[in-house]
Amino acid sequence: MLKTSRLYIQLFNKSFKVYPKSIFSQMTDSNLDSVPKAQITVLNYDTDFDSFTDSSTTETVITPSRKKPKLEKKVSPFKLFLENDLKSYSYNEISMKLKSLLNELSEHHTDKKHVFEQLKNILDTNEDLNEPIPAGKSQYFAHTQASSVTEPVPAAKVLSIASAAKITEQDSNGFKSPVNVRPTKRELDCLFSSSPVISNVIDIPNTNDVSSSPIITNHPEVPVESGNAEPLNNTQSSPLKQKKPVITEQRRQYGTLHMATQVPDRASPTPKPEDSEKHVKAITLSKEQEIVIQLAEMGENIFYTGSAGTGKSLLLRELIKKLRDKHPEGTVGVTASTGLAAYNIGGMTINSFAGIGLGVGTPANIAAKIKRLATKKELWKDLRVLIIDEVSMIDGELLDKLDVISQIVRENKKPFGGVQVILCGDFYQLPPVSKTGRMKFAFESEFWKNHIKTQVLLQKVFRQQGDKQFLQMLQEVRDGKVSPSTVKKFKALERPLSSLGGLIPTKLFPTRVEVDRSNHQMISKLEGDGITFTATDTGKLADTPQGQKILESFLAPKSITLKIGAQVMMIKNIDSTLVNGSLGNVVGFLDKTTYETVQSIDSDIKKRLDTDSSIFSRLVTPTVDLEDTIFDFLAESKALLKDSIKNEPDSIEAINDSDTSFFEYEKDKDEVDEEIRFGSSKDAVLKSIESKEQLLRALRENGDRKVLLPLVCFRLSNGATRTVAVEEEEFSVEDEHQHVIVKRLQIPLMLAWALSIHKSQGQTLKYACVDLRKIFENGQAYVALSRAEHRRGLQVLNFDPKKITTNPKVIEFYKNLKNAETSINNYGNENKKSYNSDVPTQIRDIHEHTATPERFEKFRKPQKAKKQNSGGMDIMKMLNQTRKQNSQSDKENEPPQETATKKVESAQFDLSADIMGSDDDSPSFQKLFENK
Ligand SMILES: Nc1ncnc2c1ncn2[C@@H]1O[C@H](COP(=O)(O)OP(=O)(O)OP(=O)(O)O)[C@@H](O)[C@H]1O
Repeated sequence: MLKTSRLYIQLFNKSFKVYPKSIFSQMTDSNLDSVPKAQITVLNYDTDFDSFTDSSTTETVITPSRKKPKLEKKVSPFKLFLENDLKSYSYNEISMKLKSLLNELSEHHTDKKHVFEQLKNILDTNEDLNEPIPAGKSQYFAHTQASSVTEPVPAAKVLSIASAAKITEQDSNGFKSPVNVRPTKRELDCLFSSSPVISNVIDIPNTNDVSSSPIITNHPEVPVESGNAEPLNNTQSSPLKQKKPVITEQRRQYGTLHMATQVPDRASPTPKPEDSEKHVKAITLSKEQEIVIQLAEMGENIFYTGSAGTGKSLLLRELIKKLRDKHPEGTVGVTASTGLAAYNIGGMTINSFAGIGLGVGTPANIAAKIKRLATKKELWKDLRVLIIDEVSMIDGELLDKLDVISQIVRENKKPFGGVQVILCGDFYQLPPVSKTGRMKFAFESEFWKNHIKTQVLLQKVFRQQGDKQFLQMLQEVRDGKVSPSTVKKFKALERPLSSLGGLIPTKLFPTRVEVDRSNHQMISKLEGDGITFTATDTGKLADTPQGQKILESFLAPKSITLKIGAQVMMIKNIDSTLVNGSLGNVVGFLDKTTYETVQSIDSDIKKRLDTDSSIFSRLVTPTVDLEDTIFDFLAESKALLKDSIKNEPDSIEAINDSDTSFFEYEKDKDEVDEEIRFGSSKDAVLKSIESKEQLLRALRENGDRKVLLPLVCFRLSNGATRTVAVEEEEFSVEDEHQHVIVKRLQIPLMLAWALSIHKSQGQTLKYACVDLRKIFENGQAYVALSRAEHRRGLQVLNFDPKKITTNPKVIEFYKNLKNAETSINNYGNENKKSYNSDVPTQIRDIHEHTATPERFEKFRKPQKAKKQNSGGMDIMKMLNQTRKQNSQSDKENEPPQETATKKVESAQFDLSADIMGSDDDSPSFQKLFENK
């Protein structure tokens, strides 16, 4: 009986082959004796009738050959192979995945579209989405791209079906202007594994008609295979010599797996560093998304919204890139209302970015505090654009407060102190948290009413594209009116989801108590006692009831017990990539000294350690075995060498032939003739090995096993991984005089198998269980349910239509929103009333006191290029007007920026002189004339 937790589909232009990983991995192994002969069901394509016939024929998929396995060439032109065992219990799933694949293929192979359609029809039979997903099967597949040749596609072309689904998603949108985007917002499905995640490395084949296919790499969604062969780093086992054959085998496997786009099953497998560089996904922005970018680039304040999954965050990431290219470094502030939402766009919470703490106190007090902090003051002064994502959770009062704070700190009385504000979010989702019960939506704020004139409603939903009926169901939840038939469909989703290959669904709960309970249940299921980290609390109020209350509200718990495999979330901004909201798995516990030693070794190794946590895992206590560690390090070293000299075939051969002596290197260094074996890479070899020796020696000497740190493999927002030992951090609250009133020292981690619905806002989940029993907030059910992409991966507990509510103010507000096209057509008119809207972006820079000569230089160039028109006088008029406005606003400002104003004046003069000789017909200037 084949044990299967993962399936692979190999796709040729004329056939699919689906088989479990256990077979697939052996296909590329040179020893095929042990390969089970797969029993396959064949669907024959009959060219004469242009149709498929089901055949009960069984065939052998693999033909062993001396060197490399070869897939048997079949005479029949089109075949679908479904492995018998799989067909018996996971047809639905296979068919869903294959259909995505087929959609993609249809796009690329239009001549064969009818064939793929036929295949889809076949797959359509028997599909019942409400059927429970049976236990023991996986939603994960791998497949190859279509090949235009009849030869089997090499293993290197395998990629995960999860990736394929994304390609399909993108292809089927059919929008223009592809842009390269780093992998999109974190998808939590694979993180919620009881075993550490493994990453897929994908190599898209260079087939002729799919050459423009987007490349997706490093999808760590693939679950770790359970029950695999001995792990590479079995630190409990045998002496060096005994291990040699195992390692050799594993190295071969490693090579194979690398080819086959997998990382071997190790304690904490992660992509190789060079692979993580390739994580690029091509996404095509939709027309409405592009319009938002255009509008934002015009320099006006803007709010854009849309249902869950309309790509607001994806668009925001693209917009951030554009704005950062356009503006000087450090002048585009990227923020969101919550830590996780901020993490999704690589930013910070608005509170921590702005330096306003909890935002308590008058704007004047907060501004005074900011002004005392040189870095924050500088940040505010330099700011040109402020982006706030998930704005539905920002209280209107806070937005107004920020407006005033910005004016005070920047000493500029214009709205928001002259900063362009870009707001994004969906008010049908969660509202601001209100402790007083007097919550005000951001759109009810004075700032919004007076200064947010461009408002765009995105209409195309991407997230649930694969399940249109679900999309319809969600729309009803959004509106707060769920029909009886939809209620029935939601009730049907109560069926359990199985644990897939060690994966468990992400659980979403309305309350923190439920989240904590669920997480504790999960950790208790992991083996071992775990290590408990207890916080140290200090501060003048720490022992008072008031202080205790504050401490209880901290995300950092008083005590947290972690075990290897635990799912954790970072709750503090550590640096630019490791931020509040980063998710990861504990892969071990490491003493501080060892960690520091590892950190101090040369950069090449360090880089590797950052991305390959398996190296760390060999050092972690309590099972650290130095001899084995040495051995594994050397094995690793060799892999490293192979990489470094892969362009020298002779050397590779030499290394391949050198197993024995290489592995004995540690023992008998002098006997090794690196010169002969490694040629020009000798230095690299020595350096690498010396570093390892150095490290091991240091470990022996300095290891302090008493103070352990959790070693966590985090998945970054760009899809790469980063492994760090997490040290304790300070969490504190200060009074208005900046005196610490309570302080907690604790590791900045919390368990994260279950998430609160509040924290899930902004996420996409492939595999989730939503419990709605305790929902208490408008939009809460909508947020939770709309995280899922498809009903197939969603379990819904306690669905009660009476609890699905929407705030009437939101409904009212949305009535007036316009789609992108209308918004851009209305652009000039809408913005006449708003701040600076009668002055084009570039001109506006002139009367900003932050304007620099470089900025003017940038500005002047395009004007010079356009010489042939009239309108110079109009420009002069406008400049005079601008000057007037400027001096008036300078008078209003406290205190006026005297020198800056002078600089601006002279720059204006240069500019006007320049324009006098030229005339301009650029759109922004035209608009200016129109608007006058
Ligand atoms: N132009 C596009 N082409 C293909 N896929 C897209 C596009 N825009 C967004 N997506 C995909 O749609 C999904 C949802 O996107 P995103 O999370 O940005 O939506 P959102 O509007 O921010 O959702 P929410 O309001 O729930 O946070 C993601 O998987 C994203 O990759």
